[in-house]
This record gives sequence, C-alpha cells and structure tokens, in this order.
Amino acid sequence: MSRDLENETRELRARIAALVEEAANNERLLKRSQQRELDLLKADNLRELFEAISKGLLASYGLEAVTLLLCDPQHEIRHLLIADHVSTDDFPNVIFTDSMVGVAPQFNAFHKPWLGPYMGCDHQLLFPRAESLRSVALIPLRRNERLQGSLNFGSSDEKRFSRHLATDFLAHLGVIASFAIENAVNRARLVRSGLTDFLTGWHNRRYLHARLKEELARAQRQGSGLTCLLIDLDKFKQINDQHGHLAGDMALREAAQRVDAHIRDSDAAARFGGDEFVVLAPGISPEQAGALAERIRAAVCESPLEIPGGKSLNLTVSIGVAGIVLDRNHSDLKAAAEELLAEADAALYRAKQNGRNRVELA
Ligand SMILES: Nc1nc2c(ncn2[C@@H]2O[C@H](COP(=O)(O)OP(=O)(O)OP(=O)(O)O)[C@@H](O)[C@H]2O)c(=O)[nH]1
Repeated sequence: MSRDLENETRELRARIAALVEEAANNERLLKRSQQRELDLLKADNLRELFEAISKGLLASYGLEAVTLLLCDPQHEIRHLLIADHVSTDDFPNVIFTDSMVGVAPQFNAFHKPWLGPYMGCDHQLLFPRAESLRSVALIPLRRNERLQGSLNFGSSDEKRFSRHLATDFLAHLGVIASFAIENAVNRARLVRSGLTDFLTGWHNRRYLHARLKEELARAQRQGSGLTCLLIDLDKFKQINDQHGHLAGDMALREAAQRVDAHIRDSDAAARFGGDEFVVLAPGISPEQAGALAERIRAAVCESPLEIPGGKSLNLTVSIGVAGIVLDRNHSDLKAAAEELLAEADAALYRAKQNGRNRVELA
C-alpha cells in the first residue's frame, strides 16, 4: 500500500470517528432536550413550571442565566399565583410585564429565536441579575398568533449563541414552553373557579375552610393568634322581598366591596353563604380585631346604596368576632377551626339579638 493511501485511510478513519462522536453527542443533546421538554409538560402547576424553567433549563443546558418574561397585562397570572400562595419573590428569574413593547428591540418583529451578542442597553431588562453574559438567545413564546412572552438564555461564552447558528431546536422548545404555560395558567384558572363566588368575586366557603386550616397551622407555628370576623347583612331578606332579587344581589356586591376596602392582603376573606362573609385576620390583638370590625361596620352603613328606580337602600351589618391561640401540642386543627367559627357565630347571634348594626366579641 502506498504511503498516500495509508494517510488517506488514517484520515478517513479519524473523520468517521469524529462523525460518530458528533452523532453520539447530538443524541445525548436530543435526549436531554426531550427530557427537559417533558419536565415542562409534566408540571402540574405554575410553581412547578417556573422551577422547571428557571432551574431545570439552567442546569441542563449549562447556562449562566435563564429568565422567563411573561406578558400579563391584566395581572391575571400574578393574581393566580397569589391565590395559590406562591410569592413572585421566590422566582426572581420570572419577569412580568404589562406590555412587550419597549422591553427589548428584538421583540419588534419576533417570530423566531434571536441569537446574538449580549448588549446591556438592549437586554438588561431581560437579565436583571446576570453579570458577565456574552451571548444570548431570546425565544418567542406565542399562542394563537399572540406573543405572550419570551424564554431567555444567557451564556458567558460569546460563541454559544451566534447569529448564524440553527434555531430549530430553540423554536421547538419555545412552542413546548408556550403550551406548558398556557396549560398551567388554565389549570390555575380552573382550580380558582371552583373556589370563587361569582356574584362578589370573593372566595367561597370551600376556599375558606381550606384556608382556615392553613392559617391555623401557620399561627400555631409562629405562636401567634388568628381572628375570625363573621359578618352578616341585617334584614337582608327584606331587601329581597321589597326590592327584588337583583337589588339584593347589588346590595351583596356593594357590601363585599365596602368590606374589602378594609382588609389587608395577608387577611383571607370569603363569602361564607347567602348574606354572610368571613374575614380571617392573622396576628392581630383582640383590641385590634374589635377596631377592625368596627371600621368595617361603619364603612358598610356609611352611605346609602342607589338602586334602579331612583330608590336607595341603607345597608348595615352585624359582626361576631372570635380569636384563637393554639399551643404547639394542639393537633386537631379541624376541631379548632370549627370551634373558632362557632364562637364567631355565637357572637354574631348576640349582635343580632342586641339590635343589629353592631359588633360583638366572643
Ligand atoms: N339576592 C340574593 N339573595 C340571597 C342570596 N343568597 C341568599 N339570599 C337570601 O338572603 C336571605 C338571608 O336572610 P337571613 O340571613 O336568613 O335573614 P336576614 O333577613 O338577613 O335577617 P338577619 O340576618 O336576622 O338580620 C334569604 O332570604 C336568602 O334567600 C343571593 O345570592 N342573592
């Protein structure tokens, strides 16, 4: 065999070996991508999805930064998170915006992934915490022709995301991520709709029971107390009887709004049934609870409610207030919840007996 042929064979072997290695690498990459995409699709709720995106993708692709930008003009996703007790502070890499305009110039015509150098002036809003980034990939998240956000990868390697690289794999990931986000949001909406009262927009009795147990457990852990206000409209049946059901509904909505103005984000509130509302206020003293109930009572009767037909209604409420402090050995939270509600109910009964439009403490 001539020397030339020997060299050529050696070169060919080396090229085949390189190709085989590249194919094996690609297969590993593909498997890893498929696993990551499955993790996104498997996420049961927004918290799991955010974790799969912000932590899972970061680790599996060996990136310096992964952020998720979500366009949430009605603050719906943020409200769903609050309702699910998820704090946005737990996910600093998930960024909410009311509009995609002005976030990054690449979003102006954003139909496929954009790869290129990191530029502080253009990309700072997308990577607020990342330092030392040299290249980025911005992946559009679209559903039904609408841009709902972007998935953003940042690398300290300037060659990692360069303009001439193929973007098919990233575009595919974008489609999966968009689908997973829509799924998680829909699921959160569904859960919430089962826990919401449609007339007032407040939570319903089912939610209150679940939340009451959580609040009791939290109060017990923190060694603090929990106060329950049971609020009932006075002579509500008369409103229905004299002015009709629609006027009654208006009165319920208005009363809920007037109460709502006096409760804090950390309080839990629900329409408990017919004309009855419950507010749970953690960590306040009996005096503060009495004062809160008095403010609510005064707010409801502050001004008459105009109803159709040029008439007006005077709304008043009676409120029963009860508080509970659990020691660490108390294990039956269900019984404690029932006891708290029963005491508030007994106090409410006294408020009704003593003339209505008043607050009674248990
Ligand atoms: N319009 C309207 N009425 C409702 C709704 N749910 C319950 N009700 C009515 O609310 C009334 C509740 O009356 P009660 O709480 O029994 O008594 P009340 O007239 O408020 O009298 P006191 O509580 O003793 O002051 C009933 O007549 C129910 O039919 C609702 O969603 N809309």
